[in-house]
Formats: sequence, structure tokens, C-alpha cells
Amino acid sequence: MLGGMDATTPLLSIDRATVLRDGRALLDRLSLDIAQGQHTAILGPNGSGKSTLVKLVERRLYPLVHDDGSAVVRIFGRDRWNVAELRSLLGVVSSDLRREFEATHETALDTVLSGFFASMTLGRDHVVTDEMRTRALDALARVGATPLVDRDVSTLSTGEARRVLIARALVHRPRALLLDEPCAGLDPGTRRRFLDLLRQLAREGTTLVLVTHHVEEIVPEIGHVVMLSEGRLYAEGPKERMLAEARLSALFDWPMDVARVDGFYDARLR
Ligand SMILES: Nc1ncnc2c1ncn2[C@@H]1O[C@H](COP(=O)(O)OP(=O)(O)OP(=O)(O)O)[C@@H](O)[C@H]1O
Repeated sequence: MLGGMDATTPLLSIDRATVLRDGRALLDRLSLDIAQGQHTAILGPNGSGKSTLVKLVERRLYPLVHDDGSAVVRIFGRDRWNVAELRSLLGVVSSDLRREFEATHETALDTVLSGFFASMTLGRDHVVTDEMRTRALDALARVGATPLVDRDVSTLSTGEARRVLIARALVHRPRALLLDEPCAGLDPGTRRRFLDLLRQLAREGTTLVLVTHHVEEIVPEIGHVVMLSEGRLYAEGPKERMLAEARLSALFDWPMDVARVDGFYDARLR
């Protein structure tokens, strides 16, 4: 047991998070609990606060503090973590991360290895062991990125770069992955292969938290849907109920037809 954590400790627990920018609430008293093993999609229109929520978890943004000093964000029950410990529990892949890595000109392998040191690049004081190298190569193989090991990450396509960053998160063998719009910019074939990879990870026990505005990306393993609107919790519950036509149409403010095919959902504008 890690730091008093057991299987009932929520993976993510957010208590009335408010994030202000220029006097505007990007998140407005948002409360949310995601259990371990509860594969979840976080769905919402543009500007609803999805990426802000991811930044909050990554600690790129800070919420207003509570008067009583209680924690706003808890990950596996705790609000303070050392980075290495946290990464073995929760891997985060966000669009900010992609932009930052593009500027490094590291190889794909070194990008994955840098994950062991909680740094963006490999420095002289970073001692890479054989075990780390093996794990990094395994993680790259896992996401089908073996041919990319020696490539400069700034030259990779969107889909290739996404795979490398997921490999970087996977070297820690995290229990959960938080993915912000992971399919943005992927062609249909690459997207399907990528979703198959997520399905496989879910079946092997990695809890998926998938942030998206595309219903089609909600893989069958995901059973729980959280809907955001204007920085607030709009609705949450079982996928079948959340993805009903009336609710989805209201969330995206446009009438939609929803179909279900092989466990996936498809939403079309009417
Ligand atoms: N640094 C900032 N300063 C001011 N406003 C911001 C800042 N970052 C985000 N916002 C605003 O906060 C709101 C929520 O943005 P956020 O990126 O979280 O939305 P999102 O749901 O991820 O949207 P999308 O689907 O378009 O990526 C938006 O209205 C956005 O304009």
C-alpha cells in the first residue's frame, strides 16, 4: 500500500475547484471524483474548461485555496507528491507537453528516457542505466514507435509525436493515464490504431481518463462520462445515459443523432 492508499482511494478527487484568469472563472467550483479502474471520458464543447482541468492536475495552474486549507486536488488521495512517485501512478499527456518537447530537438529515445528524470532533456548528470534503456525501448515498441527511436522529435508528425509522449508516460508503468485530446490531428487510420492501443492498455489495467470533444473517441472500455460546460460540471454518469441524444445535443448546443456501432458511439449533426 502506497501512502495509505488502497483500491477505494479515488484516482482523482477535485473539490470545488475555481480557477480565475482576468477576473473570469475558467473553472467554477468544479467537483469531481474518478475512482481507480473507472475509465472515464471528459467531454465538453470548446472552451468548457477541459484543458484547464488537465492543467490543474498537472499543476500548471493553481486553483483558489479553500478558507479551511483543505486540498482542492487530490491524486490517489494525496495533494502532495514527489514527481517520480506521482508519475508511476498517473501519466499525463497534454498538448502543452507536445509543444515543449518540439523545442528540444532530442531523439525519440532520449525524450522517453528524460521521463525517468522528470526533465525535458537528458543532461550530463543523468545516468541512464541499461534497465532504463530497455524500459524506454519497450515503451516505444508498445506504442508502435520503434522505427522512430533515433528521430529528432521536432521532425515527427502529430501522430508520431503523440506516440512518443505516451511512451514517455508509460515508462513509469502508471496505473492511470490522463490524455488531453489525444486524437487531435490524427488521420482516421492512425486514430483507430491509437484507440486500439488505448483499449489494450485499459484491458491490461491502466485506468484511462480521456479528455475530448469527440464522442467517436470514447472507446468501449470507457463506461463513465463527465460533461463540462462553461467551467462547470454539466452532468456525469454512465455512458449510455450521458450520450443520449437529448443530453448530447444540449451540451453541444446543436441537435444530434447518436448511433452505437461495435461499442463505439457516433454523433452526427442533424
Ligand atoms: N491563460 C488564459 N487566460 C485567459 N483565459 C483563458 C486562459 N486559458 C484558457 N482561457 C479560457 O478559459 C476557457 C476554458 O479553456 P480550456 O482551454 O480549458 O477549454 P477546453 O474545454 O479545453 O476547450 P477546447 O475544446 O477548445 O480545447 C476558454 O474560454 C479560454 O478562452
